[in-house]
Amino acid sequence: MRRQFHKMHGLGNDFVILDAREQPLAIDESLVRQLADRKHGIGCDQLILLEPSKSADLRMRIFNEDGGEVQSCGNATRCVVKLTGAETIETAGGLLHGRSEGDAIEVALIEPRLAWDAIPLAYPLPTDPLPMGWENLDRPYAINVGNPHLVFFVDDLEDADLEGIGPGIETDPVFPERINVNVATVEGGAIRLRTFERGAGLTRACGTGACATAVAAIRSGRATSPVEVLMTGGTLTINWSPGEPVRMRGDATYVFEGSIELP
Ligand SMILES: N[C@@H](CCC[C@H](N)C(=O)O)C(=O)O
Repeated sequence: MRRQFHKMHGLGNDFVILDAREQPLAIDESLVRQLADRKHGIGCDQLILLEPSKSADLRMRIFNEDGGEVQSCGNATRCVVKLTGAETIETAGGLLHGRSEGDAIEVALIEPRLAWDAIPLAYPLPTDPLPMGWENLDRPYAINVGNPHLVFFVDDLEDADLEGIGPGIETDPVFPERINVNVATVEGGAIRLRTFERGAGLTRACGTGACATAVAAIRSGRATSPVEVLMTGGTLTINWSPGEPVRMRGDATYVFEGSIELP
C-alpha cells in the first residue's frame, strides 16, 4: 500500500512522519530500521507515527532509528504541532501541550522526575547527582522528562569523546531501559550541549536533552530560567520552575512530502 509521509526536522534532528489517524498502519522494528536507513530508505533519526487519541488531539508514537519505540521526543513534538496544529499530544511519556508562537513552536513536556525508579535505574541510588563515572565523565544528573537522560557538566565540551563513550554509558546495566547521554557546559548564562541519543547516536539537537540539561543546570544553580541551550543544529529556549512542566521554544522545519510503498 502506498503511503504519504512528511519529512521534517527540529534544529537538524530529522524525522519521517507517517499519519495513521485515518488509515491504520502497523509498524515493526524492521520496517522502522528500513525507513530510517539513510542509504537505502528515506533516512531519519526518528520515525514518528500519528494515531487517533481518546484523551488528546492525537497520539504520537516515537521510534528511534534502531527500531526501538520510546516515550518522548521534544524536536518531533514541535514538528507535529506545526504540521497538524495539535495542541494536546498523547505520548507514552505523558500528555504534552503545544502551540505556535509566531514562527516558533512552544511545547510543554511533563514535570521532570528525579526518583531513581522513575529514571529508571536498576537499583536505588541518588540521582542528583548520580555517584558514578565513565572515563573522564563523572557524577551526572539523572532526569526523566518523559524519557530518560543523563547530564554531565564539563569544562570543555570538546574534551568528551561522546561518540566513543556514549554507547557504553547508554547500555550500562544500571539503566534497564538504556539512557540518552548529554554533555554540557554553562557559559555566560547559556548552555552548550551535545547529545548521544539512545537508539540514534549523536544527533544535531535533542529537545528532551535540552530540557533535561536546563533542569539540571537550574536545579544545581548553574543557570536561571529561561535559559538558552545551544546545540550543533541551533538553539532552544527552555523555561522551568520547580514543580512545573518544563517548556521549550524553538523552530520546526518542513522539508518535503513524499510517498512510499509499505507492506
Ligand atoms: N531527538 C529527541 C529524542 C528522541 C528519543 C530518544 N532518542 C530516546 O530514546 O529517548 C528529542 O528531540 O527529544
